[in-house]
Amino acid sequence: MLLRACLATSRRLRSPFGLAACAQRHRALYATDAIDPLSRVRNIGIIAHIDAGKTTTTERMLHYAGFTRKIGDVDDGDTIMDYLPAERERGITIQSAAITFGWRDHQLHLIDTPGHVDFTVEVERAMRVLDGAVTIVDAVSGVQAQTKTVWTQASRYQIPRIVFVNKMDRDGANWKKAIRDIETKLSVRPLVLMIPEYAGGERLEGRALECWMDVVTMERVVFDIGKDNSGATVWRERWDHSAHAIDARERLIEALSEIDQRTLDVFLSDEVDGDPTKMPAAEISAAIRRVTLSSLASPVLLGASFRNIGVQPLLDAIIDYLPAPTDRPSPLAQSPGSTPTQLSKTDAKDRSMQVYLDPSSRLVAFAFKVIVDQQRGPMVFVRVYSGTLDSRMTLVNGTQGGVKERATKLLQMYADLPEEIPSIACGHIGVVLGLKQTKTGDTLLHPQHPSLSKSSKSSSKRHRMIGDSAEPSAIGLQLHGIDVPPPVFFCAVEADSPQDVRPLNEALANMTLEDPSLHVSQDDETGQTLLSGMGELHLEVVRDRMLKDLKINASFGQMRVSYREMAGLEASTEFVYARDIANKAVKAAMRVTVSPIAEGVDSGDSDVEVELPEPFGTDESGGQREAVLAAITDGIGSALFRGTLLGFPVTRTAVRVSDVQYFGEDLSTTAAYRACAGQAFFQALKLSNPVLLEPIAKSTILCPESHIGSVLSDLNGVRKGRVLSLDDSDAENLDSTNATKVLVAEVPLSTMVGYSSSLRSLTAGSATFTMEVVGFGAMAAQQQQQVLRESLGYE
Ligand SMILES: Nc1nc2c(ncn2[C@@H]2O[C@H](COP(=O)(O)OP(=O)(O)OP(=O)(O)O)[C@@H](O)[C@H]2O)c(=O)[nH]1
Repeated sequence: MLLRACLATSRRLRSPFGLAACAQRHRALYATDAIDPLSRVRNIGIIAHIDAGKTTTTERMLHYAGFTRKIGDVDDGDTIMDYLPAERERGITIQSAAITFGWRDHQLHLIDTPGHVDFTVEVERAMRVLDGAVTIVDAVSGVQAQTKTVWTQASRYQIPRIVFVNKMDRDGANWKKAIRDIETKLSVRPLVLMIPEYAGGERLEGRALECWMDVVTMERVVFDIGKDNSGATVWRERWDHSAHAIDARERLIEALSEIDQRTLDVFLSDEVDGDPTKMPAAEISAAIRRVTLSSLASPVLLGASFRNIGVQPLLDAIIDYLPAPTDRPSPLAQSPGSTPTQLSKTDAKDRSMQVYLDPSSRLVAFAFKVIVDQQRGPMVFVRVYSGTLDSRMTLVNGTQGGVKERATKLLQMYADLPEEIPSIACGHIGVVLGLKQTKTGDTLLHPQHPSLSKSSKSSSKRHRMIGDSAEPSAIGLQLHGIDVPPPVFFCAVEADSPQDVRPLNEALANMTLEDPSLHVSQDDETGQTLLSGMGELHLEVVRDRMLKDLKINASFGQMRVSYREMAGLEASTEFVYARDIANKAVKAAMRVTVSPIAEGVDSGDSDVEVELPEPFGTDESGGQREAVLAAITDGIGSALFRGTLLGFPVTRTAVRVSDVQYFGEDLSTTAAYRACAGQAFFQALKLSNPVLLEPIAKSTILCPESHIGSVLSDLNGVRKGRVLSLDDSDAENLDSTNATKVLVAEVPLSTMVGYSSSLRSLTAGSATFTMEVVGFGAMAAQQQQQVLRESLGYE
């Protein structure tokens, strides 16, 4: 507790243990049942815009926790967390890395996430299993585009957050402006817990950088950043109540009182009598924890990680204010077939479908990441939600149709360094070896989990018809999966010789298992293998990994944007399907009508409405009729992946199925209805005069005023962009003769291929940009013809 620190008048804290001692200390601490072990666990993520300082801050945390003897440096390429060669080469985080370490008798599982929008799925899967997060904001740039995106992602999972305003040593740093930004752009109440000692408090250097005021404990905090110390020593001393520090305490109490009645009551009590210096630190600290856990406010700390300033108080705040697993609501469960976003009323009543966050109940674990290691095979990262996962335990993968898997070994990961452990306890994160079929987003259950006995009965009833789907259907309790945005860039990949085909296919299979945002498909007409992903950088990193790290001999085609297709007009077709399947005559018939859904930029792949007929025929074999409807939905669902123009997924299209004919149990199989629905849909779509939709990106460009003219004319001209806003950057600018402008524009993504090098040459390397796909929009007829001609190889 911060309060403990407050009791000592003057004290010296020194990081006490080395790497081996640190691991030993963990084991000793968690082997004992003397304290509630769950309350001493923090599952935390670090999230922010690219280059805000996530990895730099994490490396300091590891050093101060005694985990590393030397601080890893992003710029020297020797960090613990960015261990992939591509990460060290580029100086950016590409995949989220997990590490476990101790701080103040607590165990932290920390995930450092990438800041680039192309790797957004890494942030998404980390959010899915985290209990709290630290958001890093650059003190010069304030809240940037990707900070807002990851903040919104965290809000979706209702994750309590602390904000760390980093880079206070840089020219133009302005923490007061950063705090205004947090309030206005992130729409959260900031609770400022530490301020620079001197009243100005903007850019800090020398002694000013070392001395801070802890607003909660009323202590002066001094970081020893002498050459040999790396900031590992922190002094805390009683402060001499300066006016601006008292003012900051009053503002903190005021902010808390507005949301927390107890704070107001104590502040107005006889003992405190409205005097901020008399308010007990314990009361303030407890109130901060309450409002942070309810996500009504976020504590804000300041520092400069690179200069070894402010990281220990951040670690303290993680322990003091972010939730333990037991402080979080039970994760959402879904029964097979229900929508993933909500727990249906029946499920809520059904005790077998609840997750208890209880070490003594049956195991429920969630697989949030898979890494294929050449020696160890698939390494499945899991978070255990209830029960305990023991090594050599048999697990049921409910998402993959109840397939049984055996855990051969369990590991605790220290970035890329594993340590074998006997079990993963409730509330913890760890790695399971030996699982062959588990994928990202799967739920793993104890073989006797109560939800399994129930759903196996109902699933056997559903599987009565001949030729039913070979796809595994989910059984038992299912935790909410991971949302993966649709791919927007693709390129062809080809093995250099027949001997290279197998290694290429194996590498592709492993990489798609690891990365759910990477897709491999086959172009039916050319036979080419197509690789699609989230952006140019994403595919470039995949290509480099294949060629440089895995030494695959393959050639990669040009990067191109991935389009969508939609119905042009209303069109209808009646389709009869009659074939022999496995020496048995089968038959199905139906009418399928397609029509376009309103214009505008939509958000992706989900905009398809399918209207099915009411169950038909007599009630006698109602179960079979239901299965027919399920097969039709399945058939149309699969057909939606490939449009009729260029084979891109279909969106913004309404599909109506009617006049379904039933030919009796002997002829009517689900396989026939599935195939009939798919082919009828394909024919109707072809008749509808379909149109292509192209991905539209929102780009934010930060550019000095002297170059804005050329950037604007390039955007409006060859890139066919539409400027949404052009403002002065509100980041502090030292050069008033050349202020920084912020240009936001909507641009067809296809025109932005290779934009980073064009922008570099337009602005002599002085501008930066971020880009995010916001949806898909219609193209002019002439442009569509051009794309079709190019894609079909006529030009
Ligand atoms: N001046 C200054 N530079 C810093 C500070 N913290 C980080 N940096 C620098 O900022 C750059 C980016 O730091 P990273 O830690 O890689 O940032 P990141 O947020 O992890 O970046 P991505 O993971 O690629 O999104 C590096 O050159 C760091 O040395 C700081 O406190 N002050």
